[in-house]
Amino acid sequence: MPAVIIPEPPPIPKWKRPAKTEQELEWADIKVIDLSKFDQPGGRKELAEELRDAVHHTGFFSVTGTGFSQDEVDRQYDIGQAYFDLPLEEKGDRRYRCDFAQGNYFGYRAANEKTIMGTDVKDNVESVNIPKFIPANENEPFHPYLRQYQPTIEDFSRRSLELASKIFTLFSIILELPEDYFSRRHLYEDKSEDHLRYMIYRPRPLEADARVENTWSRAHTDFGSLTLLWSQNVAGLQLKTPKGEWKYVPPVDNGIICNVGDTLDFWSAGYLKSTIHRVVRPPKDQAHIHRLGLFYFVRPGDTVDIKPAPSPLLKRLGLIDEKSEDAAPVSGLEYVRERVKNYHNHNDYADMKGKKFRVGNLEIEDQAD
Ligand SMILES: O=C(O)CCC(=O)C(=O)O
Ligand SMILES: [Fe+2]
Repeated sequence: MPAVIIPEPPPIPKWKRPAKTEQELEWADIKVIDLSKFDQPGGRKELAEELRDAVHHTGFFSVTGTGFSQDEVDRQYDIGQAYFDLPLEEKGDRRYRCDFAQGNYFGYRAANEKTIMGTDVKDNVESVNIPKFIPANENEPFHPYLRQYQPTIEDFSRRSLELASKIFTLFSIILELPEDYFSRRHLYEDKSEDHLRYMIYRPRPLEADARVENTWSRAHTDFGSLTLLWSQNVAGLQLKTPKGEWKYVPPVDNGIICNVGDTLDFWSAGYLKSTIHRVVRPPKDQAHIHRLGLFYFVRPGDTVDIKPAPSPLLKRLGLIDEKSEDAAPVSGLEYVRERVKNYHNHNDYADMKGKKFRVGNLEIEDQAD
């Protein structure tokens, strides 16, 4: 039998990590958790205790000791950058775009197609969302350019959820639930709207930014369960503190910034906090940079019910009662698709301050600042 020859993917330029800002900014206090302790005796319990305050109060924290080397992470940036450097006709091929009318976020989202905040200033974000590598996703958009690098991307995608799974274990311990309570609702082999994402913000002229209050991504909470955001040096991401102040999320070398999304907030009756955040024009010394980001968005499994978990802690705190368990559940897929439609299926990313909407019995306030 002739040997199967797998072609080498085309070589691509090395992406260069931008330097940190020298500007004095108001940084948020971000807890750093060393996940290399996870498998040591007593390690999980210790980590869960270290994490408790951070997830309860700010919903943002960072992890190190993740098992991803800097080279592996940078390789993902190389691939993302190379893809975004393709001509729009190629990267934006209709067959591989997000279908927002269906609330389907897999595939490519182009910049400059929507105006923002009721002005004629255009949205400056491009992204590509890569579905999990499971048979059920075979027909979901995955651009052939990216497919050339599938072994590297697939490995990264699988390991991202393995990492998230450790964090879910810590959340389960915090809530006194069986350790696998959340991880089994987020299995790689089960269909869900999870995606690995490359995302790039293109700088806009100062005057254009001024007309939209320097907004690059409007204030929001994340739709899914957990977001992994590989730490990056271009300042711009801000979270809203419990006191209502906007603070910059600081870079954490070799770390991943994690934030709790709305589904975990629902499951924990608000104990695990899904925090409002936004992205603004970077400081002067970084304002010219095309800000490339790398993420893994964990969504609930399609068939998983979203309703408060039977946590002894939440019961003691009076956050749930017997009735909570009888609540009519909303499924993961129904919920996520509705969120994506509500957010993206418009010609304008309007100012959504104070607007609420419902999916089943879940009340969502997309922008609450
Ligand atoms: O670009 C960032 O740093 C954060 C983006 C973000 O919040 C999101 O895409 O949900
Ligand atoms: Fe977000």
